[in-house]
Amino acid sequence: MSEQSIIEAIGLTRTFHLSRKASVTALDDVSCELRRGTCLAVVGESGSGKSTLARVIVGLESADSGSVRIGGTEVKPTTARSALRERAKLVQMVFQDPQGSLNRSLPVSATIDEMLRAHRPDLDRAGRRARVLELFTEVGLTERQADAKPEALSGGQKQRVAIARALAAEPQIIVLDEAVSALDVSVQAQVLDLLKRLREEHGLSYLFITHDLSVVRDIADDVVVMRQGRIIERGTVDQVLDAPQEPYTQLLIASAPRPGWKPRRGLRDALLGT
Ligand SMILES: Nc1ncnc2c1ncn2[C@@H]1O[C@H](COP(=O)(O)OP(=O)(O)OP(=O)(O)O)[C@@H](O)[C@H]1O
Repeated sequence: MSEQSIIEAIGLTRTFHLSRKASVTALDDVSCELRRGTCLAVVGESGSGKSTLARVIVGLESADSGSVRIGGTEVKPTTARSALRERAKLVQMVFQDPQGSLNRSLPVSATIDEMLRAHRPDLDRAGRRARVLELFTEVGLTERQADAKPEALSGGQKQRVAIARALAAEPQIIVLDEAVSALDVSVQAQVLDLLKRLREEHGLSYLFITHDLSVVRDIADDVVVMRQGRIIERGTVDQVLDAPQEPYTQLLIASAPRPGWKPRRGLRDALLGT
């Protein structure tokens, strides 16, 4: 593992057996590296294996073969509390739908407080409250919003709460799985700006799962392109988006919505097999 990589995945393979005869290989010999302090985007069509890669990397899913090293240590799926807590200090995940970590009947600050109870046993109740408010300020939310129920916040505000929750564990890496995909473009831009600022301030590294190439251009340094469980192209964002080598990547770029964009259905269907 090179000194500057914080995540190294080597030869990951994962097949799901759907029935006695049917199976799907979500990961087929996938290797990739996240350089410390950078953002690696994982792009590809729906079903190409992006989320499975993220889940295997954070240890939520097991691989059939291959290995993952985070910060130089090999990680394996576990249900042991202490190991999960250690892992959570290294790597946190933010999902597309922030609702999952919010309790409808409690103020949104409760989710952060819960995280602090797990990761900051040094803080008493008043200390946790102060830290909660600090984290809310960091993600651009107010004390009033901290004390609001989830239903009172917009999608973008809830995603900011999810980011604050991830930060509460003081991780080195955040894995973002389609974390801005459900947001309107202008809100998306604000959340991306927040993520860029937090990365600077905390020296974070991001693994950024997305199908949106404009988001890749905005936030990522490196990118891997997945198709049918394999990485078919990789490089810096400029290399891959400005001079794609693979027809599939060229097609993804040609199919990406932009002003005046018209879908090239025939070619797209032929290449993507849809
Ligand atoms: N738990 C599971 N059981 C069975 N099949 C699964 C499971 N998880 C993923 N798969 C299959 O593995 C393949 C890859 O799925 P994955 O969710 O990793 O793709 P993805 O690129 O993240 O797609 P999307 O962008 O739609 O989320 C798909 O064919 C999916 O149906």
